[in-house]
Amino acid sequence: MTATEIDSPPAGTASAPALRLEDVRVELSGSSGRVQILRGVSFEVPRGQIVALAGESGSGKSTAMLAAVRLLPWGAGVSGTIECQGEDVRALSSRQLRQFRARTARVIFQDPWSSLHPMRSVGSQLVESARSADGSLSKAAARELAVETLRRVGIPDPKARMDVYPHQISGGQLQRVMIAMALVARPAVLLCDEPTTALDVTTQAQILDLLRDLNRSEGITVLIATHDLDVIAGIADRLVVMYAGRVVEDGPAQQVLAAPKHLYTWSLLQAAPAHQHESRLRPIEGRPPRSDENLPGCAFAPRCPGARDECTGELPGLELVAVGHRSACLPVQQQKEAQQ
Ligand SMILES: Nc1ncnc2c1ncn2[C@@H]1O[C@H](COP(=O)(O)OP(=O)(O)OP(=O)(O)O)[C@@H](O)[C@H]1O
Repeated sequence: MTATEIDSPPAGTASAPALRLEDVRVELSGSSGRVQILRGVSFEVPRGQIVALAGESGSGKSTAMLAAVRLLPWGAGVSGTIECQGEDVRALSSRQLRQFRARTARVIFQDPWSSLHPMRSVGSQLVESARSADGSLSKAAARELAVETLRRVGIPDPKARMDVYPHQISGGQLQRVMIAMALVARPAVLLCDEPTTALDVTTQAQILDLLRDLNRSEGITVLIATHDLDVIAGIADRLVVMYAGRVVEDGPAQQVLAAPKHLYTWSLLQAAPAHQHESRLRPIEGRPPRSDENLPGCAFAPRCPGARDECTGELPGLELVAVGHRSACLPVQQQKEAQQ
């Protein structure tokens, strides 16, 4: 079975995934002209789950996330299907798109300054975020919701914190405020782009716990992009691994981490401190291909410890290798066929 043959409930039904990308291709203008950044990306984020989008820097995680909410730079060429909570995202009018971004899908970026205004108090920004999602909220009700949300994300003395300016609080607290900015809108889906990369290990763990908690208690669907597999090991339900603008493996997180079915995922795990079983980390040698390099076969083949001749000539499709687990690795697929 290939990616395109996976049966999904129709968009708009309650059981349709929170987010679905099907054969999404993105082209951007680079210094050497137009380059293909996403090369046919397909994956789903089931409702109420936490899905991690993993891969080295440059694999296309942020681009996939930005495409999902139509935040790509002007002039980007996009094709394929993008559905969120049953809505065809690519077909939304400007007005519908504003509403969609205000209340359905909220993005949390790594850099707090991309979402917070430095010259406005935390409280006024939270109130605005709440009211942009729900126009019927009075200022007083929005303020109450903002205080409650700050409390919810673990900000001490939230009433007093409403009046501070972003530069007056620490990095960890700022990240919590960013999450609060998204949460006051009561979104169905949270898209988090490397939300903890800039934080120390303890704060990182607290923020991830918070995301897990919000997911469990309020049923919020979470898509979290990270280059660090250790970060998501404890919280993700599913793991989607990207390399060079494509999904190379996709499956239940614990299953993928325990028994990866792509040699790229395996290599990433060898380089991840908490997952390698030997005393020495083995970083992946070489570098990912540039966006303007067009390799005919598997893009990981030049760096792959198990590559065969055919890996460089033939692009493997995503095939089911176990229940709910897909991989695009020829050696793994051939081994499976040999066992059948
Ligand atoms: N505006 C742009 N114009 C041209 N190329 C871009 C642009 N934005 C990103 N790219 C390129 O697209 C590729 C994918 O970038 P993207 O940021 O999506 O990857 P990523 O996996 O999120 O990496 P990171 O973890 O470093 O953010 C990279 O090679 C990057 O250089």
